[in-house]
Parts: sequence; C-alpha cells; structure tokens
Amino acid sequence: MSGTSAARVTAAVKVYGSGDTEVRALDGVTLGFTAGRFTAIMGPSGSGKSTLMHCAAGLDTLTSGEAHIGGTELGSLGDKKLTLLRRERVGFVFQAFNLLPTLTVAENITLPQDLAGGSPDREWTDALIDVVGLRDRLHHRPAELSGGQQQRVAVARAFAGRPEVVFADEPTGNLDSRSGEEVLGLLGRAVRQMGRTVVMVTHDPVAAAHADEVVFLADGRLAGRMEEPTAERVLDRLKSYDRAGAVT
Ligand SMILES: Nc1ncnc2c1ncn2[C@@H]1O[C@H](COP(=O)(O)OP(=O)(O)OP(=O)(O)O)[C@@H](O)[C@H]1O
Repeated sequence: MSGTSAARVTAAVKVYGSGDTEVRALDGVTLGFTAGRFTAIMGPSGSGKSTLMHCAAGLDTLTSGEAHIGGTELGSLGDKKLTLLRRERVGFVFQAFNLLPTLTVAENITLPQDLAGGSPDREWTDALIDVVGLRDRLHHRPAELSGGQQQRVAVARAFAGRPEVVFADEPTGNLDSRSGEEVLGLLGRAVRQMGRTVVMVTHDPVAAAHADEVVFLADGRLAGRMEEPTAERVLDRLKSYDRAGAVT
C-alpha cells in the first residue's frame, strides 16, 4: 500500500549484548507505517515486535539503519530534541495504562500538553472525551475507574496533542475481552473517523483484525504483510511462521 509514511525504519538493525550473548533483535527491517492507517505488528515471541516499536517511536535507538517520524531522522537528534519529539509528535498507549494516580481523568488527558507548556485544544479534547465516553468520569482519579476505563483515558491522552502517530504496545493485554474490544474500537475510530495514524503491537489475532494491515516479523526480519486481516487468516499466517521456526 502506498502513501506517506507517518513513521518508518530503513535497514533497521538492533543488537543487544555482545559476543556469545549477542542478540540481533532487528536484522535489517525496512518498513513504513502509512499515515491515516491502523497497522498491527505481529510475530512469534522474541521476533522483535517491541524492539521495532520502541526504535520507531524514539524510545530506543537503532544499532544501525534509520528511523524517521515524518521527515525527522531520530538518530540525528540529541536527548533533548528526542524527548520533545516524543512529547509533541508521538502518542503512546501501554499495556499497563501508565496514568498518573494523583491526577484526575481530565488532568491525565491533557498532561502532555500541560508539560509542553502549550494550551490544549479544547474543542478537540472535548470531542475525544465524548468519543472515549468519559464525560461523567472527568473528575475521578484512575484508581476509581475500571481497567477498561483507565485504558480509554490513556487512549484519549495519546491522541490529545494530535500526534503524527500513536504507538500502542499490547493495549488490550490487561483487559477482559469486552473492554479490549472497546479500546480497539476506539483506536479504529480514531483512524477512520478522525484521520489519525496508529501502530499497535499485539499477540492477539482478534486484536490485529481491527487493523487495516498487519505486518509480520519473524527472527527480527519483515516476514510479510496482510491487508484487511481477519483473525483466522492472521492465526494461519502465524502458525506458518511457528512451523518455519521449528524446523530451523
Ligand atoms: N534489553 C534487552 N537486552 C537483551 N536482549 C533483549 C532486550 N530486549 C529484547 N531482547 C531480545 O531481543 C529479541 C526481540 O525481543 P522483543 O521484545 O522485541 O520481541 P517481541 O517480538 O516483542 O517478543 P514478545 O512477543 O515475547 O514480547 C528477543 O530475543 C529478546 O530476548
């Protein structure tokens, strides 16, 4: 699928450790995440999914190769500029919600803009609060919410600054299937109705089926892509990688 990449990696290599303990977590991955689409990253355990996401998002650095957010090459940025880029141009949703317990829902949602010293876009934030269905919870603290509600706050926070791309790392990993479906539905609507870009790492073929496209990693390499995925087709593809892995 062509289109502008909101984020991309080129010849991405990530090596952990050295000598006998060296692991090539990414072994030459070239891949773009198209703007305005929902992409899921899948692959067997240890295939490099989290490493790819972390390097593409500027949470970790590549050993060699390049990572871009829009037109900005991340390797050329110092720590300060990278921190600013993560705050202003990228949104994150993590498995563990990562909300600040002492802040209210409303304060958590606008935290990135407040930290940046900017003024949140009230109209946009307001629309987001309605989309995630948290209007009647705005003055609650995270501990007073269910896990699904907390993750919906995290989703609203991720999109609040209208980032170029939102990275989600197993966003449904701590949720029951109904709350998980709600969160996945929100990510899908953010893309299809609000024109946002989402990249999600997941183990779950049902979650991946919410994406427009799935990219598959195996042994740190790009193993394939699938448009308009269904859970069944994703599962079949994953099984084929597992079998391939078992015979080598
Ligand atoms: N900080 C680290 N130090 C050393 N090795 C690491 C580190 N992080 C990841 N690895 C190794 O890199 C490889 C890829 O790990 P990564 O977490 O990216 O895979 P994954 O596909 O996300 O796995 P999972 O599905 O199990 O979360 C694995 O072999 C892992 O053990």
